[in-house]
Amino acid sequence: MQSLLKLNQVEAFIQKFHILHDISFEVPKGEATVLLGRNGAGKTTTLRTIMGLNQVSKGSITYKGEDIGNMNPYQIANKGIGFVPEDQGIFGGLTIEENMRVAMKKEDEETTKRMEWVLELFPDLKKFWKKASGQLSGGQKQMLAIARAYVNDNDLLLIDEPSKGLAPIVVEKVTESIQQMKEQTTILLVEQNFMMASKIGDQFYIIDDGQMVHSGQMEELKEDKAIMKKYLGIS
Ligand SMILES: Nc1ncnc2c1ncn2[C@@H]1O[C@H](COP(=O)(O)OP(=O)(O)OP(=O)(O)O)[C@@H](O)[C@H]1O
Repeated sequence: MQSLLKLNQVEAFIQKFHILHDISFEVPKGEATVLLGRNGAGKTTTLRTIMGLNQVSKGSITYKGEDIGNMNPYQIANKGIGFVPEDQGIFGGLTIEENMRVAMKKEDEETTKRMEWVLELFPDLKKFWKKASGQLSGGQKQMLAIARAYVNDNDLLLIDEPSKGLAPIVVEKVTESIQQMKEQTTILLVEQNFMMASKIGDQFYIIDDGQMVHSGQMEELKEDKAIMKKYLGIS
């Protein structure tokens, strides 16, 4: 399987703190890859480093064979990588419609089709189209954040902990939607909710204390109780 994104021995600092140590992994095209690990392991930092929000101090990040390490975030976004940050990053004072229009890089036929598809996937967004986004439920905000990243012609979506703060029933709904989205695009998901991670992921990588400690096919991880307990605290 062809890799869309490849990290090779990436090191990154936040201020003087050395956060990522020798991180290497690949995201195959057309699949969903999940980054797992405890709180503070370095998952968000990995996504932010891919997006150019943290500097790569050593190693390389290649997207479609091109070195994107240390490009500016807007250049990386323009290469076709969409980012759904942990705090969603939507504009609470704008309506759903306005949030979507602000995010759109084009208003061509293809973008319109993608918009129609994503509104079918998240009917609540259509229903509350003119509502201020700050008044939406947590689940609806998350749906808006994902829809915004999807509406552009991105080949890769980085999604940071979409289950965070959501009720279990809403997590199930968002999981089903991301499963459908997976048919259309490649996904790199950071997720601590194992139900969501295991339903969406084809392969996984576990980060612990800024280092890659384990990887494999998601189907294998479900059977590996020792690894789940050691790195994810799941017994
Ligand atoms: N701005 C910052 N200044 C200093 N240290 C930071 C900063 N942001 C993150 N860190 C540290 O970097 C490490 C990795 O954090 P990161 O947010 O990447 O972890 P994570 O795996 O995404 O955790 P979580 O699941 O809790 O979001 C942590 O030890 C964290 O305290």
